[in-house]
Amino acid sequence: MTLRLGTRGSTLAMAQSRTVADALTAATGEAVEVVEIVTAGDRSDAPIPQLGVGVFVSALRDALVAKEIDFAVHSYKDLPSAPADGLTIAAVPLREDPRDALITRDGRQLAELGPGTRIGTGAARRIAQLRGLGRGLECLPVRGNVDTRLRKLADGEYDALVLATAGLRRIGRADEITEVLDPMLMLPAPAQGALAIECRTDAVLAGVPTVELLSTLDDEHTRAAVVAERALLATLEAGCSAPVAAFAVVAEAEDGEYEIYLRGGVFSPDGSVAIRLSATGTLTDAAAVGRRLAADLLAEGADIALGVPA
Ligand SMILES: NCc1[nH]cc(CCC(=O)O)c1CC(=O)O
Repeated sequence: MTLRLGTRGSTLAMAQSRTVADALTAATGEAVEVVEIVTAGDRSDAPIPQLGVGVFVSALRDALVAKEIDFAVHSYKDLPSAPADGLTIAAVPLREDPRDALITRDGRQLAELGPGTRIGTGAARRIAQLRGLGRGLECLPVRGNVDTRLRKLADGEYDALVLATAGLRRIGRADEITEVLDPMLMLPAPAQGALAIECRTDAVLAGVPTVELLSTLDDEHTRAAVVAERALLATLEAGCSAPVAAFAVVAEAEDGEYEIYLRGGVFSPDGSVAIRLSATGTLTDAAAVGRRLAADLLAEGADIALGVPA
């Protein structure tokens, strides 16, 4: 039997899908066929906020529901926080590096960049944190796949880019990174660096529930970290629409049990307000840790951050 894996066709999506396909074949012995699905996000050059959340996801979910594919591989951070009817995240594989990376044309590090440096990034979360440094950095919108962005940097359209380390590693271009940014300075997007493997909840392949087949790829610690980060995002989306960042690490505590350390941030678009807080909890409590930290952020004024004009 051949399992049909649905993915976007970008270099990054293809690279991560091939890795998943190989891992699944190694774990189950089943062949995997990679099926490219064109999403609205791939068809348009409009800014993402204009296209709306889920532009990279809806077409893949439609293909799942229509049974054109057996499972989909998504960049987890591109998934809307609302779950899809009849679909489930069957596996969250071991995460790549969740941190953001700076790439500059002349090799200067973040601390060396002066006023007027043109940084290509359209992400409100990155823009707010870069502005918040108070260095007069100029953020310019940039669209396109990771490889397209790197070409625009090389062409001189920008002096620097901020991109996810994970994406650069997956397409084999991590050697171009100037500086991996410390999460204390640049807090990443919830679920950055993680993949979501989604299927129909009730699907069965060769007599085995698809969820069970795919669960061989699940990494318990990555899933707990992502659950905490996404619970924070979902809770804040209800109460505030400022840019949100979250970063969780799972580590062994002194008593030998694993614990989640979650750090979250909410920023005003102009970077003048930044609220960052941390929380800790057990793995089974991952969602509650995220919700509790979101409530703490709201209590510290996360919704006020939104009221500050860009
Ligand atoms: N929004 C686009 C997107 N979705 C996932 C990644 C990177 C890889 C990942 O986080 O898994 C990127 C590009 C980027 O932010 O640099």
